Amino acid sequence: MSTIDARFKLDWPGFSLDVDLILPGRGVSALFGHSGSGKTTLLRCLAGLERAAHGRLCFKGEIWQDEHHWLPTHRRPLGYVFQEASLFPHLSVLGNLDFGRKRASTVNRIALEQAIELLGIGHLLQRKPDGLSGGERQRVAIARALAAGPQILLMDEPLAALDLKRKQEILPYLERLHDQLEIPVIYVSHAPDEVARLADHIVALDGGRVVAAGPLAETLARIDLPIRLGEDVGVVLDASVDEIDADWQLMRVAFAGGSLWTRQRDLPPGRRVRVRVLARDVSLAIDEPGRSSIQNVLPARVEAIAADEHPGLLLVRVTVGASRLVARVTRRSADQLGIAPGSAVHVQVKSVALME
Ligand SMILES: Nc1ncnc2c1ncn2[C@@H]1O[C@H](COP(=O)(O)OP(=O)(O)OP(=O)(O)O)[C@@H](O)[C@H]1O
Repeated sequence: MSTIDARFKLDWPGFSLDVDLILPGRGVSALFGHSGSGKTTLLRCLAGLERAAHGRLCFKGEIWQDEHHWLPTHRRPLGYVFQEASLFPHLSVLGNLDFGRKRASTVNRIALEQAIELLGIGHLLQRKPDGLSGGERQRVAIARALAAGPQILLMDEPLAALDLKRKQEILPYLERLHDQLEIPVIYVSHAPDEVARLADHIVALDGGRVVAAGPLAETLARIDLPIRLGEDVGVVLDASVDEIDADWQLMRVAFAGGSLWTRQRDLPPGRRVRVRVLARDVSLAIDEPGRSSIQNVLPARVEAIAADEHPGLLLVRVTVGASRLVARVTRRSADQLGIAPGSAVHVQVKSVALME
C-alpha cells in the first residue's frame, strides 16, 4: 500500500514510453538517463500532465489512473517543481508561498513554516522574485510546492538552469528534503553526481524503457548497466565519521566492511555521511602494496567482471566486507594479474568524495 505502482505505455512518432515500475512511498527516487530517454515524459505521466493511452497509476492504494479512472492533475495531491522557478513576479516570496498553499486541496502535512525552515528562506519572505538569485528562486519554488501539503513531490531537473556555484548552494537544502520529508520525492536528473548525492532509489531509463531500478547503492554497483556513465561509474557507500587526524587534516570514514581516509571536513565523529568512490580512482593489486602514496588499501574479493565502454578496459566489482566497490582496470592488467571472480585482491582507493 505504501508504494507507487506505475505502468505507462505511450506512443509518439519517434518515441515510445513503456514502463512498469514500483517506486517506494518514501525517500528520493531519481529518474535518471540521458537526454531524450523519457524522464520528463514519465514524470508528466505521474503528474497527469500526460495521459498515456495505456496506463495504470496506483498511489499508496489510491487509483489515479486506469482504464476506468482518470484523476486530473489539479486533484492529485502533488507538488511539481520545474527546471526554472515560475514565480509570480508581482507577488512577494510570502505571497508566492501563500498562493501555493491556497491551492492545496488536501490536509497540509507540511506546514508553510516547515517549508520555509526546510528551504532556509525565512529572510527572503518580503522580497520580490526579481530580487532573488537563481538558486534562491528555486528554493522558493520548492517551498511553494511543499507549502501546499502535497503527498508526493515531483521535481524535473530543478538544478538544470543553475550554474555550478548556485547548484552547490542549493544542494544542502535538497539533501534536507531527503532526510526530513515524509513524502516520496521523484527527482529527474541526468547528472550522476546529483543522483549519487540525493537519491535513495534509482530508476535508469533508456529509450523510454527502464533498464535498471532499485536501491541506489545496489544499482550503482551494477557493472552491467546498459546506460553509459563514462567517468561517472562508481559506487556510493553509507558511512560515518570514525576518526579525525587533525595533524594531517584527514578524516577516516567507516562503512560496512572497512574504512577510508579522506580530507578532513568540519564534521564530528559519529556523523553519518554518504561517500562516493569512482571506479577510475580504484586500482587492484594481488600482493599487499608496500610503500605507496595511496592511504587506502583494503582486502577484497572479486565478485564480477564486465566489459567497459572502451574495449581496452574492464569494470571489476569487488566485495569489501558487506560493501561493494567497482574498479576500472585495463584488460591487459586484469589478464597479467590473473584476476577472475573469486580472486582475493587488495583494492587501493585513491580518492573518496564526501557527498555532503
Ligand atoms: N509532446 C510530444 N510529442 C512527441 N514527442 C515528444 C513530446 N514530448 C517529448 N517528446 C519526445 O519524447 C522523447 C523523450 O522526451 P523527454 O523530455 O521525456 O526526455 P528526457 O529524458 O526528459 O530528456 P531531457 O533530459 O533532455 O529533458 C524525446 O525524443 C522528445 O523529443
